Amino acid sequence: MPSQNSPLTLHVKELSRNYDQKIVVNNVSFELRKGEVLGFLGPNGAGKSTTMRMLTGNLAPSDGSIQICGIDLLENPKAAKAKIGYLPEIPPLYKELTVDEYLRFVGRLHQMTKSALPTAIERAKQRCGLVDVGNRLIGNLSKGYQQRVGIAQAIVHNPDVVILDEPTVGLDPIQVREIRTLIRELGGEHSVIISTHILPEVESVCDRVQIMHQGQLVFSDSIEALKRHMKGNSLLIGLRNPPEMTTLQKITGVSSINALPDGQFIIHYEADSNPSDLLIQAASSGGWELYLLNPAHASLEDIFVQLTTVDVTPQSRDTAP
Ligand SMILES: Nc1ncnc2c1ncn2[C@@H]1O[C@H](COP(=O)(O)OP(=O)(O)OP(=O)(O)O)[C@@H](O)[C@H]1O
Repeated sequence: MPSQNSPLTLHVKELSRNYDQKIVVNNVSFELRKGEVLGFLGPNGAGKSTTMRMLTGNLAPSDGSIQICGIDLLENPKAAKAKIGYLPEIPPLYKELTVDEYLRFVGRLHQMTKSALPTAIERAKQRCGLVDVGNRLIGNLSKGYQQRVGIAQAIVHNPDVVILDEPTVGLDPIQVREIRTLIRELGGEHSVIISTHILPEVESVCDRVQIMHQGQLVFSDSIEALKRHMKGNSLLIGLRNPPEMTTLQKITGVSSINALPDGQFIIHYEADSNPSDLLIQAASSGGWELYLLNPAHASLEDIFVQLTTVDVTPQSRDTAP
């Protein structure tokens, strides 16, 4: 797990995207540090692919800014894009080329010099377990190996940030395990964002998770924080008239808080210091109008469903894909 002192590789600030009148990504801000693997979750149509396409410079934002290793993607797209590797949902493979030919082609697209290419290709193949199939036609490889080629093309130019959109979809369980191990290894050197629907994948691969719903980020925290939810050292509370987060944080026993829509909060607490009684007292004396207080004994799936079934928009709108 990278520390807070690891360099920042991605800084996304107040990013939004509209299609006609419809806001599909709404004021999203987050950061990524070197070595970190970030899982990007959300139901269909939440806005994950749209966000990823903006991060990779394939779609212009309606608002907001994106900095890759301190370079502004909108002001200096060429330099910023050189620091990103992208595996889209449908890998852009040329099946009639061999693995080596294809990686050479992709390297040239990334403006790599002829002299730098052989070492870079060898390195990408080594990292992705492709050393023995360099001369094979991509079309003749198994789906798992084709996915490795997809990842190799995303890292051949040694980018700082690697973005993988649903990298294990359609693979068999053994291939899934291999690709997850590979992603974990990539995280040591690069920063990685993976978009996925598969909740156990997030647990096994990611350091941090972000959940998107109706274009907004509704959860952003470490896997440890997620696991705390699952262990149950957490309370779900609802307040009609909530105070500042700092006031909640001062209550004895509270270790951290996630704010949810509708005045709801997940309150994490240290083992053996359940702050329920203190919360009830504080809510009563502070006029916070407590309407919900439940232990959060949730599975990852429960948490996901809880966060992505509330309407987070001021007025309901069509989010059908
Ligand atoms: N080119 C477009 N024109 C209009 N609406 C679009 C366009 N592309 C995406 N959308 C809409 O934007 C919303 C977000 O889509 P997006 O593909 O980003 O979601 P997602 O979270 O990646 O979903 P999935 O998991 O199904 O890939 C959806 O409601 C979709 O219909």
